[in-house]
Amino acid sequence: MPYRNASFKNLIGVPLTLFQNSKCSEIHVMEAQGNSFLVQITPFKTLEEAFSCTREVLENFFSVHSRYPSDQFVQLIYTDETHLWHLRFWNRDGSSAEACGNGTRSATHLLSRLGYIKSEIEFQGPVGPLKAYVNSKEPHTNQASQTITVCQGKGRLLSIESIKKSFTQEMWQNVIKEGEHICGVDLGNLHLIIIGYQDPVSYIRAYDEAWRNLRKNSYDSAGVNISYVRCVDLQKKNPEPVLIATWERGVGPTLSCGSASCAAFIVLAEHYLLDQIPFQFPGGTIVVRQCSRKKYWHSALSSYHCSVHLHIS
Ligand SMILES: N[C@@H](CCC[C@H](N)C(=O)O)C(=O)O
Repeated sequence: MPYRNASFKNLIGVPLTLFQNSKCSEIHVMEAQGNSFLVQITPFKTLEEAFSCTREVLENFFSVHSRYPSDQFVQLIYTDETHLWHLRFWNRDGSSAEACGNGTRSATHLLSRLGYIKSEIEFQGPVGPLKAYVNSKEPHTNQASQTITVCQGKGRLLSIESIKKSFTQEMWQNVIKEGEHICGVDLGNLHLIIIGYQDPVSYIRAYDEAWRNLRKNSYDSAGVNISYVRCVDLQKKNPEPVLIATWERGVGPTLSCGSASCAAFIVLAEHYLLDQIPFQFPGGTIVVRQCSRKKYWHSALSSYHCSVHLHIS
């Protein structure tokens, strides 16, 4: 592994007989714009060994989750074989996610806090490389909070027809109302962006109710993350932050979503010449800008909460 000079100031030992077959001994609880993440760092010799993460391991994760409720489980895997950091994400319902912007920021912050990285990193994400860096020029180890920037990778606008296929007619009718602009975006994970004049939080709350009635409380969804963006005039000189709320695949209504903020930027950039946009989620602000052709960066704060020490027998 790369250099490490970590010392945990806030370490709290919670005895849990978990991950008996796993090499991990700690799970780190991180927070980003109201989203919470359980992050596990696991060193392995080979990639094959690393990706033999079984259902049993995930079930153990969900026992930690009952004590520290979280939106996603993030697995940070370092292998001697590749000398690279691999990132994998699981939603609260156990489904795996191809992208997770806030989780990537939390993972970057954790590695810098523990002294594994200096300021920049390129992860091997589920669908390709993910670049990230720590914004501050100050020393990074042991920092409880850090602003982190992540390149979410390439985004692609989808036709309504292709994203509509994911929904049944009944579900689609619950999503779309007259007079709203809708667009699909593929960022590794799928997003439906709705732009209209309603309050985004109320919209997502109503959508969630309708969805749960239709799907008997399941969050498996149509494989799509759904965000409602409040329409604003972005041509104004100093536009206000754009209000947004997201219903996350595998989670439900969420306090923020990094990949959704990039998806919303992509849709808005179709209509406006944009430099950057601050997106105001119920859990905090995420700033998005376009870095190069079809690649999007998002910046926001990540906070370390605590580490749960696991007993391995
Ligand atoms: N909160 C995440 C998105 C997580 C993945 C999503 N639920 C999915 O399954 O696609 C983010 O910050 O991007």
